[in-house]
Amino acid sequence: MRTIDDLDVSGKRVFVRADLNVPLDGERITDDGRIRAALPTIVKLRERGARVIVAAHLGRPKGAPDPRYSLRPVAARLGELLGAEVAFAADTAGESARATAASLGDGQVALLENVRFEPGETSKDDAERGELADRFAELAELYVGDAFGAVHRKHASVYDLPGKLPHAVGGLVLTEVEVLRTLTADPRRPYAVVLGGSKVSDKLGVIDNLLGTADRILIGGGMVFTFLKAKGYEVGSSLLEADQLDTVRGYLERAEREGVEIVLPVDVVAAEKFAADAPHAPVDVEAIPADRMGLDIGPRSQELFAGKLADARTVFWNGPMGVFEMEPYAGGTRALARALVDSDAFTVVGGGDSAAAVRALGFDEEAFGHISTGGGASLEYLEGKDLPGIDALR
Ligand SMILES: Nc1ncnc2c1ncn2[C@@H]1O[C@H](COP(=O)(O)OP(=O)(O)O)[C@@H](O)[C@H]1O
Ligand SMILES: O=C(OP(=O)(O)O)[C@H](O)COP(=O)(O)O
Repeated sequence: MRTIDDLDVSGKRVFVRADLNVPLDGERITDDGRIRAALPTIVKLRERGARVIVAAHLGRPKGAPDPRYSLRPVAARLGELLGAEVAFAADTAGESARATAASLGDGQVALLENVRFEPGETSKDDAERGELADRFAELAELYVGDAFGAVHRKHASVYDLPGKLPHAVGGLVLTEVEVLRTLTADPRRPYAVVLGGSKVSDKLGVIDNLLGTADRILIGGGMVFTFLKAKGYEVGSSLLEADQLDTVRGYLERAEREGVEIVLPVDVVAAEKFAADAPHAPVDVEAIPADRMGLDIGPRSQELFAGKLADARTVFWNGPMGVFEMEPYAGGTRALARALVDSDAFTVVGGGDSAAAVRALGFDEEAFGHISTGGGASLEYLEGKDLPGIDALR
C-alpha cells in the first residue's frame, strides 16, 4: 500500500476519509479521542502544502440531513486542536462542498457535512454508491483512507472513492493494523475477549470466528440478554436480538464442544427505565423482573469477570459492560477497565465508546497496551475478514 509519503500532495486537494464519530451530548462533544487520533495525518498533509478536505460520518442518520447528526461541532473542535480555521461545508457533496473545496489555499483544511446525509454513502447498490463517489472525486485530486473505525464498512467514501482517485493509506490505519496483527499472529494465552456494547446484531457474528481463536469469551453490555434468553431466562425489557436466539444457541453448543469458555454475567443491574434516576437494583439473572431492563452487569459478575481475566496474557475488549454514560450503570465498565489495568496481560481496548468510557472513568490510557479507535473494525480484523476500506487501498 502507498503511504502519504509516496504522494506528491503539495498544492493538491486531498480527500481524507477520517472516523470522527464522537459521542455527543446535544452539541457538546463528550470525548474528542477520535478527533485527536485523526490529527497526525491532517497535520502532516497541511505541513506539506496540501489542501485538506476531511470527510466523516457521525452516528447513523437515515440518508438525509438531520441536524442531530451534524458535524458542525466537530469542525469547531478540529479547528481548536489544529490551531487553524476549519472551513465547514454545509452539505456533503453538493454546492457548498464544491465551493468550500475550491476555496481552500495550500495548507488549509475543510470538513464536509456528515457523509451519511447522502443515501448513496451506505447504499447496498453499487451504482448508487458509485454515483456519490463520482461526486466526491470531483472535489479532490488525491484520496487518503484513514478512517480505521469505519474500514469494515463497504461505503462510498470508504470503499468506492479510492478506486476513483490516486490514493494512499493514512498513518492511523497503519498503526492500528500493526498492533492488531500481533493479536492474530500468535496471541499469548490464555487469550480472553470481552464483548459488550449496544451494536449487538453487528457484533454477535464475530463470536463464530472468535470461537476458533480465543480461549475465553466474556459477554457483557447489551449483548448479555440475547445469551440469557437463549439459555431460557427471561430478560424483561432489556436489549434483545430475538431473531438471533438460534444462532446464539449454536455458539453456546459449539463453545462447549470445542472447550472455549463463554462467561456470562450472574447478576445484572435492572432499572425501571433507561434513565439515570430510574429505580434500579442488582438482580440475579434468573430473576430479572418482566418490567425492568438490564443496564449493567452486577457486582457479583464484576468479580467473576475480574477473576476470569486475572491469569489472561492477552485481552481484547470491545463494548462497555453497561450504560456507563449514566453513573448508576457505570460500575461494570469501571470494574472491567480496572481488571485490565491490574492484569499483566497485553490489553487492547477497541471502539469509540469503549475508549471514551476508559477516559471518562478516569483511567490512564498508558495503562493499556493499545486503545483502538475501532470496535467493529478491530473485531472484523481479528476475525480475519477482508476489510473493504483497506482492500480498496491496496
Ligand atoms: N445493557 C445495555 N443496554 C443498552 N445499552 C447498553 C448496555 N450496555 C452498554 N450499552 C451501550 O452501548 C454503547 C456502546 O456500544 P458500542 O457502540 O457497541 O461500543 P463501541 O463504540 O465501544 O464499539 C454505549 O453507549 C452504552 O451505553
Ligand atoms: O463507531 C464506530 O464503530 P464502533 O462503535 O464499533 O467503534 C464507527 O464510527 C463505525 O460506525 P458504524 O458502526 O455506525 O458504521
